[in-house]
Amino acid sequence: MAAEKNVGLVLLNSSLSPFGQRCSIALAEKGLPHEYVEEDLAAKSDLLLRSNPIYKQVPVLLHDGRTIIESLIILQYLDEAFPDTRPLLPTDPYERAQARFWADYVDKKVYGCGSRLYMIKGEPQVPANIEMAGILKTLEGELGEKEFFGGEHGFGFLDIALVPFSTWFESFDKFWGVGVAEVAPKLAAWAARCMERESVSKNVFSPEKVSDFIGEMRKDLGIE
Ligand SMILES: N[C@@H](CCC(=O)N[C@@H](CS)C(=O)NCC(=O)O)C(=O)O
Repeated sequence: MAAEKNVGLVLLNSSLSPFGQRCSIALAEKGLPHEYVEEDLAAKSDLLLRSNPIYKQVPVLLHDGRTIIESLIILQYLDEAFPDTRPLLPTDPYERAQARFWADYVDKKVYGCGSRLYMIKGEPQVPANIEMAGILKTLEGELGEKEFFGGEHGFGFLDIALVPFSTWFESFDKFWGVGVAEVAPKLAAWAARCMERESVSKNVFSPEKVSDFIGEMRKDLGIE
């Protein structure tokens, strides 16, 4: 994105990365202009390797040449470094702690179990399917009757943490028979509501593209 007003931000990303998508969504929600650099993860740039020598992963945010890594930390940094923009986290310390807890749950459980599901077929899939259904129901319980996880603050930190993974929902059904619309219909409706936001629809992959990617990956790994 060409910077209309240069605030010194550069995002190193891979558009396929759900973690990088979080950062793009947050930058869009905050209306922060930035330079976007698409990384080829099979041939990482010197800038990426220098910026994130510990993990060598995207996303990386550069702010005035300084490096911030880890998507959830980047989201919190943006709130603190740009206090005049739309906040992502609530202001109340207890609510902030809750949002952080659930975002960590997304990383540990949705990403953890989802990436395990990618690799398996047949018998071992059964417990993983049951686990994923439970994770989705738990998240639906946390959403309750709210429109967004951010509650009265609207679409916020936890919504951004989870929404890139909602594009995996169709694949949960297609590859593993975990029908999110049946298991957690309110969560499926939340995902559809999120997708109506330009910040989301412009920065996540379509469920079809995600499913094509998973299908290709499973073929390459000899799983399908
Ligand atoms: N916990 C990290 C996860 C980042 C991550 O897993 N990035 C992946 C892309 S989805 C990556 O860069 N993989 C390349 C590699 O590990 O070599 C975050 O939240 O930013």
